[in-house]
Amino acid sequence: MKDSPIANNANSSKKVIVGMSGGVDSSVSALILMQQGYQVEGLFMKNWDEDDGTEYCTAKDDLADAQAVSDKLGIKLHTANFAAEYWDNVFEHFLAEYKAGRTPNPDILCNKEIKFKAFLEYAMALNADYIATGHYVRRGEKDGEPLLLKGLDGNKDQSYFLYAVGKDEIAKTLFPVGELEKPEVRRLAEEYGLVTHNKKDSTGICFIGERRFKDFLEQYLPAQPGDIETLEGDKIARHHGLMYHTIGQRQGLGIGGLANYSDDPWYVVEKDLERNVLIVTQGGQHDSLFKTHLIADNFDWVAREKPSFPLTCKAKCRYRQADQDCTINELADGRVEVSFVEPQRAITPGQSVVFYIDDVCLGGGIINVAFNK
Ligand SMILES: Nc1ncnc2c1ncn2[C@@H]1O[C@H](COP(=O)(O)OP(=O)(O)OP(=O)(O)O)[C@@H](O)[C@H]1O
Repeated sequence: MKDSPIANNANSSKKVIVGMSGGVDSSVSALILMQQGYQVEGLFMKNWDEDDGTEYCTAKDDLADAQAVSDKLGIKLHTANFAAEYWDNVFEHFLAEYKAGRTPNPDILCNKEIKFKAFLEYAMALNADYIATGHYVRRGEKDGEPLLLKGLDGNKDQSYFLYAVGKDEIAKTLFPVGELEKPEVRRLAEEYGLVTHNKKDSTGICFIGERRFKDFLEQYLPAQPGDIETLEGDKIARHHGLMYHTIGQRQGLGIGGLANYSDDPWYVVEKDLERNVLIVTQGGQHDSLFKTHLIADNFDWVAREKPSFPLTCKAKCRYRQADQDCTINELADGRVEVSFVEPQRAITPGQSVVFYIDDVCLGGGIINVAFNK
């Protein structure tokens, strides 16, 4: 085990504040920046105030881990609380989206509003030259403009979550682990004796953590039970609330063993908000789950100006999906229509569609509706 990182002096006049989550990726990010000679400090953010005293509350343990890593590396750890900003700019929107029957992705908004806004402003006020995070993405450059590139480790690439962060923020951020494969990150953490080396990757909504999601949501949005119908309109069961279900989802319908139907599993095809009805079908590859087109709005382009349309590129409709060939066209009302070469399974309103050309993440928008034509 090595004791301390060896610094060179090339970057020694530059101060970087690393977002330290108490996880292995941000721990190793701090280590690498020290090795690269930067003046490194850490910042642990607490963005969710409610301490419900349950097993879900892991922020204290995470802070302890971030502190242990900072002590080991000999860096100062700042702490900040952006709970008010998180509530106003991320969580309220998240609830509104659920209420409207969509399935939002709060981590995308959290990156835009908290990590690359509140945290960035905080760090700049501490006279930092850069911030750094443990995201698996890279920064590129074309014609003097910063680009957001996919992380080198194809299994870990997190550009999907960062598409709404603009080029000016990207220009002020370093992403040290984006250049590495995850196993190498864990190996480095172990080599330098960082306690986070074998900590499991975080899951759950950023800053709210790993709660039983249904119970959690129920605290904020009253459930509205309704019918579950087949595509043919037969009522076959009841649901507890449309918001607990996602297009393409298999489990949790509480149906099975129905007379007149086979034992094949049921999948959510559609949420009929007007009638508060969940529409389901049997078979995870049923035709009704596949759509060739979608319309999206609320666009964020990394370059902060929209590309010229029509644009032929690749897209992901969910994290971890392989890039899909598509063409983007602008509609008269400013929204865009995306046409896919291959039909896409379970396109989900509220989720983001994110566009790429090779490794470059162009930006993306929020899916309104999916259809065939
Ligand atoms: N509570 C926090 N305080 C400061 N920075 C944070 C915090 N949570 C996340 N971050 C920053 O955002 C990055 C990505 O967060 P994410 O939740 O996706 O973690 P991750 O990929 O599991 O990384 P890690 O292993 O560092 O937790 C982290 O690497 C870290 O730089």
